Amino acid sequence: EDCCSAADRKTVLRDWQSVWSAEFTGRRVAIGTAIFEELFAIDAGAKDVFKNVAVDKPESAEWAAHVIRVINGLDLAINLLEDPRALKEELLHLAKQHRERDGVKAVYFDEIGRALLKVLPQVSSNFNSGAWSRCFSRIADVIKSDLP
Ligand code: HEM
Repeated sequence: EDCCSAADRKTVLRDWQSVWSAEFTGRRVAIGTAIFEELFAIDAGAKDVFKNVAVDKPESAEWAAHVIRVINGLDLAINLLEDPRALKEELLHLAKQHRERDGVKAVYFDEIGRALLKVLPQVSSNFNSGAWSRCFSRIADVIKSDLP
């Protein structure tokens, strides 16, 4: 009866999740880094706003942590697409966070939209660019609405 007790199951589940979340995190950093590299290729000026998060040290844990925050923010928004009220709350929160940062311009969101469209089809099979673009616009339009 001692085998695979409730406590064991809890531990196993936790360990199992950590295996995959570690894997997932690596993928998030890699894909997120590629998206930012693409953004900076489109508009090198966008780099300036990320000085506080070690944009000039793309191998650093600090830059990786920033990339993860952005990808997680996007992930949350995408997962809220079916819940418009909660989505609006999340997007207003993101809008405020970006308004508070000096130098962030609305056009950067159009540019990261182009970067996403370049990278995501390379890492996802049968990526539907039309559907993506329409939903990304719905997300980005709110975040950038009060930006210069
Ligand atoms: C849909 C795309 C984007 C999402 C979901 C997103 C999300 C986020 C999130 C969640 C944070 C962390 C906020 C915090 O903890 O304070 C953040 C920070 C930031 N974002 Fe974005 N972001 C996006 C696009 C952009 C773009 C295009 C720019 C400008 C080129 C930008 C500029 C910044 C800056 C400057 C920070 C603060 C970095 C720091 O901590 O110093 N973001 N973003």
